[in-house]
Amino acid sequence: MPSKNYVIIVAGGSGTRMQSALPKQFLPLNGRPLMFYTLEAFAKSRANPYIIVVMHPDFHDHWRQLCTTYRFEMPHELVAGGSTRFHSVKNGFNAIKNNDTIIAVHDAVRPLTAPEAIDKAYRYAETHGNAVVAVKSRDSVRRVIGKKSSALKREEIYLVQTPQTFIYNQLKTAYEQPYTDNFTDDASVVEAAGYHINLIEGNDTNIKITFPEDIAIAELLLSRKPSL
Ligand SMILES: Nc1ccn([C@@H]2O[C@H](COP(=O)(O)OP(=O)(O)OP(=O)(O)O)[C@@H](O)[C@H]2O)c(=O)n1
Ligand SMILES: C[C@](O)(CO)[C@H](O)COP(=O)(O)O
Repeated sequence: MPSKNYVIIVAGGSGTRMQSALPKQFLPLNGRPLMFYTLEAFAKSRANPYIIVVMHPDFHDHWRQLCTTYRFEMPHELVAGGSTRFHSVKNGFNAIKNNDTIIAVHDAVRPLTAPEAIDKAYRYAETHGNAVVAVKSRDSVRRVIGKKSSALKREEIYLVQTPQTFIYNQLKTAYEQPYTDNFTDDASVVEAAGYHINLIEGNDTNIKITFPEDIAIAELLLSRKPSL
């Protein structure tokens, strides 16, 4: 695949819900820092993108030290994180100087993404402008407004993951918009800029490490690889 593929791996969060002293992206999974698995998934993909890692400057030295200690030599560019995920993605995007590119945005804390899913996202975005990985809800879904809850049609509900992959111009236009609290992911930013969002089927095992119990779940899933 062409070297016009990029990935912005956002690792600028503080992990408040994890309640650990060290932000969750640096915590070990089966003895190795969680983020190593995330970068490796992209390096193993046929898309083989140029990797940009976005991280708060206070942690750059810590990250470099981890790479040295574990002899982690995967090439990547380190960029300063921002105050929200939106601002971190924007900083990562501003590091890209080539506009003939396809750019995946991915949470550093999704270490279990299958390389095949990554390739599918780049391929689909190249022909359709964007591709956002999502999974069907496995449970019945209800909407709660005030004290009233009502059933939603489950087949209309998708849970959105990353990677979220876009051609350069879509991300550029989208991230020129002023920030609002409604921007929870890249799809919401790109949609607000007027683009149609394409969902592609993902995998339930592509979990985001958010709460303490997610570490044990991810370790179990990792031990079952490559059957993910
Ligand atoms: N200012 C920020 C905030 C979040 N992120 C990244 O965006 C992803 C979103 O996952 P999330 O679970 O929301 O991460 P945190 O913001 O760290 O977690 P929390 O909301 O619990 O504080 C993570 O990889 C996180 O590092 C980022 O790059 N810059
Ligand atoms: C981008 C994301 O991972 C898609 O599921 C998610 O929106 C991040 O949300 P969070 O509230 O920052 O965990």
